[in-house]
Amino acid sequence: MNAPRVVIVGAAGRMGQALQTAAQTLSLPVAATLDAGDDLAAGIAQGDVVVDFSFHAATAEVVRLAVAQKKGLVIGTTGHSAEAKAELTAAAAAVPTVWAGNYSVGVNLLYALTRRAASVLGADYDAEVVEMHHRFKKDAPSGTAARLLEIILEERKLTADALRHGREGITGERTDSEVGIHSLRGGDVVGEHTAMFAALGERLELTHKATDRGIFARGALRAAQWVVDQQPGVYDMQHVLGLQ
Ligand SMILES: NC(=O)C1=CN([C@@H]2O[C@H](COP(=O)(O)OP(=O)(O)OC[C@H]3O[C@@H](n4cnc5c(N)ncnc54)[C@H](OP(=O)(O)O)[C@@H]3O)[C@@H](O)[C@H]2O)C=CC1
Ligand SMILES: O=C(O)C1=N[C@H](C(=O)O)C[C@H](O)C1
Repeated sequence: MNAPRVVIVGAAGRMGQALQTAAQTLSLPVAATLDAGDDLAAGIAQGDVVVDFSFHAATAEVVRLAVAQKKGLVIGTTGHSAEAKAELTAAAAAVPTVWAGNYSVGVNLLYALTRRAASVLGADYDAEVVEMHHRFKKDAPSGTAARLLEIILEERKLTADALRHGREGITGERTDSEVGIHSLRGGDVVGEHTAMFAALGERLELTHKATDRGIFARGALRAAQWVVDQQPGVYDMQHVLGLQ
């Protein structure tokens, strides 16, 4: 296929702007730029693949329209509940879809390193995740942190009941069947994530720092170019990068 025509939803936002710049750099045609109040159906009809970086509450309608019009989908929004994410994933599977909480190559390697660390280090090493983002971010914990936590829980054979979202008051001593998550917000931080494994005598920290949203935008557009050649189903960035 020639370069796919991209429809950007959330185009006026921070990521929407970064996507438009990246599309220009990559010579990818942008067929429509859409925001709240625009005619999404008409805009989506103009393109081959829809790239959604709008707002978690908007994604259901974007998925509905992409499926109705048989368009490829790249979903970047975060902040969905587990139930909403399951419903959206089932619906999006009708068309070729990539859905990732983070489109940077570095974070996708961080996922693999975190899985390995959680597996090798075992329950003697207390696992905590710390993330920091700009003051404008609307959801917490970040989608990236949520994925890091899923990986640690999977490797430790724990359920979501093990998660401790911050700590306050007389919490008692830490047990080895809990995993902490701490969300910092401030200034213009693009996105920072640390998976920490602390034992008696040593601590391993795996940290990723994004300094430019272009890294997410270029990854999402790479996913857009990849997804238009795939069978219907929901993929993640590991598939796009050939890591799975
Ligand atoms: N997966 C990844 O790699 C990354 C994911 N993200 C995620 O992307 C999303 C956007 O982030 P960011 O760009 O910083 O946010 P912004 O708030 O800067 O941008 C969101 C844009 O979406 C628009 N919007 C809101 N509701 C709708 C709607 N119903 N239909 C169409 N457009 C709508 C907003 O318009 P208005 O302002 O008028 O409401 C705004 O222009 C977040 O969920 C964020 O977590 C961010 C970075 C990387
Ligand atoms: O909202 C953001 O800015 C970001 N959101 C994503 C997330 O929630 O993980 C990815 C990145 O860290 C920036």
